[in-house]
Amino acid sequence: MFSPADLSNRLVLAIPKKGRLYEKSLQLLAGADIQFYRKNRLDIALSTNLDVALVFLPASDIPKFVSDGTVDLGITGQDVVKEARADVDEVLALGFGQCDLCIQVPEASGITDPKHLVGKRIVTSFENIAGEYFAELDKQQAATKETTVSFVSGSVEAACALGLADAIVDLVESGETMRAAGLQRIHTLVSSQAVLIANKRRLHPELAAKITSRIRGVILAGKYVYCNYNVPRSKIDEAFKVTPGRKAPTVAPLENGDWVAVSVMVKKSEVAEKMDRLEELGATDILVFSISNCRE
Ligand SMILES: Nc1ncnc2c1ncn2[C@@H]1O[C@H](COP(=O)(O)OP(=O)(O)OP(=O)(O)O)[C@@H](O)[C@H]1O
Ligand SMILES: O=P(O)(O)OC[C@H]1O[C@H](OP(=O)(O)OP(=O)(O)O)[C@H](O)[C@@H]1O
Ligand SMILES: [Mg+2]
Repeated sequence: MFSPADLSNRLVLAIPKKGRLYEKSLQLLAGADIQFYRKNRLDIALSTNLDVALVFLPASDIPKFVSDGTVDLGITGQDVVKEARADVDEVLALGFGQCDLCIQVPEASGITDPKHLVGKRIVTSFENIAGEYFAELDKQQAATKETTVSFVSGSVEAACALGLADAIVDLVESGETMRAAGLQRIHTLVSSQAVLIANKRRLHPELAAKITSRIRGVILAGKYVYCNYNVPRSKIDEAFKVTPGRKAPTVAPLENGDWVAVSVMVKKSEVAEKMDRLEELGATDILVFSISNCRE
């Protein structure tokens, strides 16, 4: 059991307790060396190496707790930050949990434009975002009958089949859930990814900055690999065009005169193509290493 006194001098960091963001959030904590011991069934854990308390919460509750200061920092989705209308700082986009909040209709409905939904029934977990959008559409279309937006907390895709809705507003990533339910998207309301959010009146500014910087390093490291190769000195300019690096490549002379060794960061997504081009140029001993952490 913890009491507020146990947390009073610690920065409180909220992590999604389950769902799509959970595993990646734990990986970020590990990469940032925020160590903790979490007792079975407990949603609060104290870090064993930093003055941080971790609190495991539903992703959709995190924006509210960060905005009211119960929690100092949190990892959650931009979609739920917007839905909660939370007044928080979005400190860092985290590059996972990408999904779109979309209006979806039954494939057989023939509906292709949100305007066709004016006066009809919408079901969603995102009442505020959907409500605002359809209220505006009703106004634009001078609707005689208001579009209704009703809340369900999950399994939103079942609402049309159950006869509860003419359309839904829900998240789409691969589209598998949508297609399985015989739905198609006709409009995207929000594009989202996971973000690190912070309370605006930060109580632990230095520690918050340190954690942010560590997490930024982990994310950056995940996007890049470290590449080493040998190339004839005469080909350096061409090689630099292929691998310009984040600032500039590091070059060291080889003992045998006309060759140099180049070390450089390369985007993971581009590395195979860059290796092909370096090989064509006459580079040899092209080695690629993963980066476990880095700072800009
Ligand atoms: N299919 C998805 N792909 C990527 N990110 C997603 C997906 N679904 C949801 N998210 C992101 O994860 C956040 C949390 O949603 P998620 O559904 O994982 O939580 P939950 O509903 O609390 O958990 P569960 O669905 O296990 O009950 C969403 O606000 C969104 O930002
Ligand atoms: O486009 P896809 O890759 O199929 O992903 C989209 C689905 O993922 C989320 O559901 P989740 O699995 O979290 O279940 P839930 O509906 O119970 O929240 C979201 O609510 C969609 O239903
Ligand atoms: Mg879910």
